[in-house]
Amino acid sequence: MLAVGLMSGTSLDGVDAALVEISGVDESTDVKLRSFVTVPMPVDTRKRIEAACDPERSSSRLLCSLNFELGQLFSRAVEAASAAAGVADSDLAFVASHGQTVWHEPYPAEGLCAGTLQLGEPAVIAREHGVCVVSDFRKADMAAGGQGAPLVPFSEKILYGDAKRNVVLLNLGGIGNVTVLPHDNVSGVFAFDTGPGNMMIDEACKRLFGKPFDAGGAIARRGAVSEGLLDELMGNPFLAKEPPKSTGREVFGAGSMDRLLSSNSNLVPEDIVRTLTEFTSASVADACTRYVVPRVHGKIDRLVVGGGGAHNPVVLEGIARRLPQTEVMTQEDLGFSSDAKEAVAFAILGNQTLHGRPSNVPTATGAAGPAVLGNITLPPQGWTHSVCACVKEA
Ligand SMILES: Nc1ncnc2c1ncn2[C@@H]1O[C@H](COP(=O)(O)OP(=O)(O)OP(=O)(O)O)[C@@H](O)[C@H]1O
Ligand SMILES: CC(=O)N[C@H]1[C@@H]2OC[C@@H](O2)[C@@H](O)[C@@H]1O[C@H](C)C(=O)O
Repeated sequence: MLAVGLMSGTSLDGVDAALVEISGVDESTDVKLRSFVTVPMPVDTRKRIEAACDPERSSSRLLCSLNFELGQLFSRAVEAASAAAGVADSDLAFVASHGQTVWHEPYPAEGLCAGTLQLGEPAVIAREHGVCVVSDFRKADMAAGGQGAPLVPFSEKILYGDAKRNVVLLNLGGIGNVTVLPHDNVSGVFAFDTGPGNMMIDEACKRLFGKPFDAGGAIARRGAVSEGLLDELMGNPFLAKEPPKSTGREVFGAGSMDRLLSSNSNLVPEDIVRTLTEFTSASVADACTRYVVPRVHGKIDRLVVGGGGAHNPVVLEGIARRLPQTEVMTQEDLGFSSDAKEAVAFAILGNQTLHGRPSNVPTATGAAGPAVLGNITLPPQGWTHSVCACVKEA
């Protein structure tokens, strides 16, 4: 089957679309990347998402409108991935769309329920491309008492499990998250968020240099680490929480930067970016040493970095320096794509759902048990041949 996986992450830089050829299910899933595109996030849309994520500025009206606006943007991303692979809508079996997270609260404040909200109306994608859409993957896991995140581990277990090595997969998007694949126990996969990935670096670059991110770590290279600020950042209570745990913009977003910049006005801008870059490396290494090493009963043999942060060598060097026994490499070193990883993962999750099979990893999310993830939106013409084929197989 041909399918498109869509991911729009916490960085708000663009919508990733991976067109894949996929067959099989569960451990026998086979997936090949046919095309990968990132449709840039329009500046105004990004501003509306930021407003939607801010309790002071958000409104039901904004959320409602943004849901359909993002549905259209995701539709364009499907179009771009299909065009890049030379595939017609009629050849697509399904689209698996993560949506844009606007709020994710696994540890609710007093009087509130745990919940998660992703926008990007699947009915718009289903209508525009005449294709079945699987979306809203996180909720079934939360309904089972899980954190609704991370969900990528299922795909990682399938694609990267290694009987000889303890492998850790690190994704550096807005947030950093790891999946641990112990060599002797593939079912003992666990995963958790480590803290910020690029989120704080990006925010500092935007405010101090008017740039969306620190390309190649060039700004960090010119700066020096402020040990005082680094110590303070490493004192964040999230880092001391036992996994499973997940976090987001609510903890490491713009609010935290307001406080950080006002209390560190003595530092030059390059030093701030360098210290935040070091914070990403140090929080990843600390999470590995504190929570991973004891559970794999030995060293981490290999740490494979993916996500946009894999393009920042200063982050990678900081991790490698702190984990001298570990081979630190990128997805590209293994012949995969750092950028396409999450979009491909959602195509794999969508395939599971259409086969009626679960795809959360309860040891990663903390859910009470396996859950089939996502909602299915049928296209205007109803059941299509390829969706029927999956259901029949199931
Ligand atoms: N050449 C580069 N040099 C340094 N950093 C880069 C480069 N290219 C991308 N990045 C970083 O990667 C980020 C985008 O990463 P990615 O697309 O993996 O995030 P995301 O999917 O939005 O996030 P998440 O995984 O948290 O949902 C950019 O905002 C930037 O910080
Ligand atoms: C709620 C939400 O959107 N979480 C994202 C975010 O970005 C990274 C990290 O925080 C991870 O928990 C998750 O995404 C990936 C795709 C996941 O679920 O595995």
